[in-house]
Amino acid sequence: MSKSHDPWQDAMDHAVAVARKSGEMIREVVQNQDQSSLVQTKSSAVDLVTETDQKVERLIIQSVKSKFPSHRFIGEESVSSGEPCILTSDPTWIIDPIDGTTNFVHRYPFVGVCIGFAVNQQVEWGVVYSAIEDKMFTARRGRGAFCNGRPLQVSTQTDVHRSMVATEFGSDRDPQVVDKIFSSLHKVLSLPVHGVRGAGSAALNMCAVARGSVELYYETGVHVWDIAAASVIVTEAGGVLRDTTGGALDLMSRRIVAANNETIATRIIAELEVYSSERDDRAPDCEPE
Ligand SMILES: O=P(O)(O)O[C@H]1[C@H](O)[C@@H](O)[C@H](O)[C@@H](O)[C@@H]1O
Ligand SMILES: [Mg+2]
Repeated sequence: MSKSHDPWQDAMDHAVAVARKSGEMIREVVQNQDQSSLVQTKSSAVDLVTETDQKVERLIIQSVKSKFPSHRFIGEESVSSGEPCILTSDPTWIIDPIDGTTNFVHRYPFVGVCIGFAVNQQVEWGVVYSAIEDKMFTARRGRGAFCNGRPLQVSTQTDVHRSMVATEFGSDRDPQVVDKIFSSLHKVLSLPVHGVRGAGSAALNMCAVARGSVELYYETGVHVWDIAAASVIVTEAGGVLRDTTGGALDLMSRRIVAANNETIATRIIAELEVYSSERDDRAPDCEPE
């Protein structure tokens, strides 16, 4: 069969297939109730990683390397093992094998297999597979956003007092960071808004914005692999992306606001404490002099 004239579509089709296969692996582990084995920690005692995260990421990367040998990767567990986290202009797969690892360990049913694809440092398409719900969220830049093939559209709500907001408590337990998280949460809740929710997965919170059930999601401390795939799902569903400072989203900054429109985004951003975590693309720690 001749190669399609649209190589990025071939890559996206492969991503959907391998995300679905990864989801089957995740469901099997959850159903066998052995996902709590081999739980390790990373940046903090509550930043978890399991053998399944690592197996899923290896499955995805090895399958891509065989079909697209010249492409690059940014994978959560590869970076955690020392791979660089640098987005060049080359075609790059940005992978979070299990977004919501803590949910996975606790059998809380919101885990997303996230595969984003960037060319010239712009996300071309994104796939987020909510494995336990069996919901495949997809979007291709300029061609719309879908869930299991049905078009997605953000909420039309412009009144912040009638909005639902999502955020997360993250995995940083530094008392000063916890204070900033609760300061923002206090201001947002007191607007008031209808409610605050958190799926336990940045990507699934963003998909909730895309499908119109949440008006805005914000968080500081996320990583590029948490948000890259879902970023194009939000914008192709008609949503907007911002930094918590109000500026343009910077995928490596570890700060994000995903909203249904500029009105809601501006109103909530005015309430947020702006603080920073180390950038994802920071230079590796220099050896001591
Ligand atoms: O589950 P992972 O891939 O580690 O990502 C989550 C992160 O661990 C949490 O700290 C964040 O609050 C979530 O938004 C991420 O989805
Ligand atoms: Mg993640």
